[in-house]
Order: sequence, then structure tokens, then C-alpha cells
Amino acid sequence: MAVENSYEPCDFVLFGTLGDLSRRKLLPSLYQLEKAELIHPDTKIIGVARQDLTVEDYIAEVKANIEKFGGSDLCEATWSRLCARLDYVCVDMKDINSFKTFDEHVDPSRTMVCYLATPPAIYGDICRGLHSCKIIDSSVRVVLEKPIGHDLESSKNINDQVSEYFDEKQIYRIDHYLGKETVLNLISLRFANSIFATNWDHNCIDHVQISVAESVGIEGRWGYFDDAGQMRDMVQNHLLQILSLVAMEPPTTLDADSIRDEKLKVLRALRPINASNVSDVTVRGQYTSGFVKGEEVPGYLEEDDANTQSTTETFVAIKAEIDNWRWAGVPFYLRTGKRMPTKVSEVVIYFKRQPHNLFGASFKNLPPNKLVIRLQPDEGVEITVMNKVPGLTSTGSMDLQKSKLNLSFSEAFADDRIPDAYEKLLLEVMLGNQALFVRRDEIEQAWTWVDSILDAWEQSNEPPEPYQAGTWGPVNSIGLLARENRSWYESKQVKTK
Ligand SMILES: NC(=O)C1=CN([C@@H]2O[C@H](COP(=O)(O)OP(=O)(O)OC[C@H]3O[C@@H](n4cnc5c(N)ncnc54)[C@H](OP(=O)(O)O)[C@@H]3O)[C@@H](O)[C@H]2O)C=CC1
Ligand SMILES: O=C1O[C@H](COP(=O)(O)O)[C@@H](O)[C@H](O)[C@H]1O
Repeated sequence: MAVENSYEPCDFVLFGTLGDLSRRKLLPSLYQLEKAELIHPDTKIIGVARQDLTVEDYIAEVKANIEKFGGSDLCEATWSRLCARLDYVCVDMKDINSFKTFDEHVDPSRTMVCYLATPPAIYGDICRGLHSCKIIDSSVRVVLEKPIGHDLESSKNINDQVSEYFDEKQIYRIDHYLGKETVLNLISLRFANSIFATNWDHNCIDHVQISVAESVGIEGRWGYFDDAGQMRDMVQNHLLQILSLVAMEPPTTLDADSIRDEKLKVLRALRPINASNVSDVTVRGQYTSGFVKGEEVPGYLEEDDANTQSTTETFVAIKAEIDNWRWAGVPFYLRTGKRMPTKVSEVVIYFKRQPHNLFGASFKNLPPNKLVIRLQPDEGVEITVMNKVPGLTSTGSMDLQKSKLNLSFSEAFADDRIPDAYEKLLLEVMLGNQALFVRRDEIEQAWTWVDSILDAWEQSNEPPEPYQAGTWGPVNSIGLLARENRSWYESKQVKTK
């Protein structure tokens, strides 16, 4: 990716540093970047939260988090470098007066990165607080966590509040799927390989499937999740971003706006789903109790703090159509759900069948080629091809067998650790490269499409279809493809390393 700014020291300010995301993902990612010596030696990390802690208490908290969530034994040399960067400020972000001493902790002469790992409802308050310290200038970058808003209107409202103080060039909206190695690899796979670049349209592709299955439930986040549902939590952002990368036209360059312009065009071309077609092209489900990986798990309505009347969806399947020249008549089937049998994310491209069969009656239904892009957990790329079975036959006929060309990242790049998505994204913010962050117009276009589906579901008054935890979702999601003589790809992923 093109990097606009150089490697320079910054003040990295982590708002909400004691929250779940910071503890589980952001602080361990900063530690990994430190280990890889990718943070500028003079960069400072300043945690901000409303608990009254000393810097020593904060350092002890961070150390405990990294030991818990860092994934390996703490490297003392790395920790001592990271620890030397840490500072802490107690701020009630809703109270503008509480920002009074904030500016004593940062150096206005250098770049400041403000990562807002807080509820989006207080993004505006934080911006106002920073403004009150007179430290916002064009060198400040602000990172916003998802989901930005609950619908188009609230999203616009949050974006308006932030853009009162920051120009779009300073705003980095996170979608952590854009930091995953395999999601990034969609760009190289498509545009660095002529075999794909020239076969990537309605002439050659029959349909596309994008599945993001999770085995976890809602992980104690009932309050957040029940208000959001799988549509806002996963489809509005992660699945639509993957779809855009799969479907976009070649960008002119790899700079941020070239890529984002192309993704936006795809989002704009998504055929609207509304009350007239919602029941034909969408399925929503809610898990009931069952077994996941041999363990008994409660249903959604039996989770801690559950409202037993909730009709929030934990599963969504959609047949999406992109109304443009390249994708005319090629459905994109999207599927995502909680409490499915395993955690697996895949993009599967089904190519068209051969127009004519040379291989006789026993191969009447020559299967189409498939390109399987394994996003996680066993990252890799696989193509299924038909191959002659070696050997002689008494009739002289040719025996065919389905075979795989398989690139497994864990085998091909055995010495390389696959970095967590947040490591990549934190590094990109520090470098000042916006290519892997979502522009305001993309977010709003995605909301426009999603809001229309959510409205149609509400109007229909139909409750979500139950599915047992540990299964691949409601029966109707199978029907969504079956009635078009297709079926969901059955994942074979097993993490090998
Ligand atoms: N957790 C996750 O896995 C993911 C989270 N996100 C997003 O990241 C953001 C943070 O989520 P998460 O970490 O789960 O949320 P948490 O509620 O766990 O953490 C939020 C943090 O913000 C602090 N905070 C809230 N209000 C104030 C205030 N007025 N003044 C000072 N501090 C305040 C909280 O402090 P206190 O502890 O004192 O309440 C807490 O430290 C959200 O936007 C969420 O949607 C996105 C993807 C995944
Ligand atoms: O943003 C979110 O993503 C996670 C899934 O992320 P992954 O990297 O583990 O695939 C999801 O569980 C969570 O509900 C959602 O908020």
C-alpha cells in the first residue's frame, strides 16, 4: 500500500484504555509492534480512562493484560521498552472541564493519534474536549471504532460531530477485517494474477459466496449485541467490505482514495432490498440451545442478562445482486452467524460450468471450478480442478478426478507469524496511510442498503427463524440457494498450525 507519511514519532492516545477492546486487542497489538521494533523509538503511548489510577497502577494493568491476552510469554526486553513509553491520564470524557490537564501529557509539536476505543456516543464529547485544550491541528489523526451509528441517521450525526473538528483526511474509521492478511490478499490475488484478473466477471463466474461463521455466542455483550444484531454488527461493515473488495473494479493506484472510490461504486450498485423482495432474498435467524464443539451452550434468549422476548437476529443470509456491467446476473450470497459449528471465514468463487462435455456420460455433470479464499483460521487459497486419473483403462476412456491446488499460508510461509488485524491497522495509522480505513461515504452507503433491509424486516413482523446452536443456521438459509440449484460451500478448514 502506498504510504503518504513517513515513519515518525507520535503521541498515541488510547481513549477507553481500560475497556474490553483495548485490553484484549489494542494493547497486545501495541506490544507485538514493539516486539517487531515497528514503533518509532520516541513514540509515547498515553492511556485515557475515567478511573483514578497512578501511572504505576496503569503500567501494572497493561502488563497484566499483555500477559493474559498477548498469546505468548512476556518478553522482558520488549516489555521494558513498551513500559517506558506509557503514561496515563484520568479524564471523564463527557466532562469538558476534565480535559484541563490533558495537554500536559502530549507534545503539540508532533503528530498525535487519538484512538477512540469508547462507545461511539461519546466520540463528539471527546472531540470537544480535545478542542478545548487547543491541541487540534492538521497533524492530529482520530481513529473511530465501529459500529459508527445504529442506522444512517445516527451514523451521519456521529460523523458530523467528529468532522466539526477533523477533516476527512484525519479520520481513520476502523473495520478490523481490512487489517486481516487474507482480506488484504484479495487485492493482490485479483490484481497481481492475470488468470484471475481476466476471468473475474459474469462471463466466467456463476456466483460468489461469502461466509463469516462464528462459534462464539455474544460473549457477555448482551447490552451491545441485542441493540445491534448480526446485521449491524457484522454485515454492515465486515461482510460489505469483503464484498466490495471482491467486486470492485481495478483501482487506478493503491492509494487510499483510489481503492475507496472503487469500493463505494460497488456499494452504490447493490440492488436495494425492501418490503417487496425481503422474504425472497434474506433469511434471519436466532440460535437456540445446542452443542458447539461438544459443549452444551444456552440459546440466545437464555444468555446472561437476556430479554427473553428479544427478536434480535444472530444469523443473517442474503442473496445480494450488484447491478453493474461486470456482475449482471451473478448473485453474491452472504452468510454470517453466531454459535455456528466452527469459526470460519471464506470467500468462494464458483466459476461457470464448461459449455460442452467431452468426457462422456460418466462425467455428465462436470463440476465447476471453485476458488476458495480461506480468510481464517487456516489462511490460504485453494482451486479445485478436474484432473485425469493417471493410468490405463481397458476401454481407453479417461477417468477424471476432482483435485485441489492448495496454498496454505501456514505451510508456504512457515517462518512468518501472521499478525493480528489490529497490529496492521495500528501501524498504518501511525504511518498516516488511510487505505485500510473506511471513508464516510462508504459507511453511509452501507447503512443505506442495510437500513432498507432492517426496515423491511420490521414491517414484516416475522420473528427470526430459530436454529440450533452448533448448526449452520436456519433451514431457510439452505433453501435460499437450493431453490436456485446451488448449495453453501461446506468448509473443510482445520487450523493446521
Ligand atoms: N470489544 C470488542 O470486541 C469490540 C469493540 N468494538 C468497539 O470498540 C469500542 C469500545 O468497545 P469496548 O472496549 O467493548 O467497550 P467497553 O465498554 O469495554 O470500554 C469502553 C471504555 O470507554 C470508557 N468510557 C466510557 N464512557 C466514558 C467516559 N464518559 N469517560 C471516560 N471513559 C469512558 C470505559 O470506561 P469505564 O470502564 O470506566 O466504563 C471503558 O474503558 C466500541 O465502539 C465498540 O463498539 C468494536 C469491535 C469489537
Ligand atoms: O467486529 C466484530 O467482530 C467479531 C469477529 O471478529 P473476528 O476477527 O474474530 O472474526 C465479532 O465476534 C464481534 O461480534 C463483532 O463486533
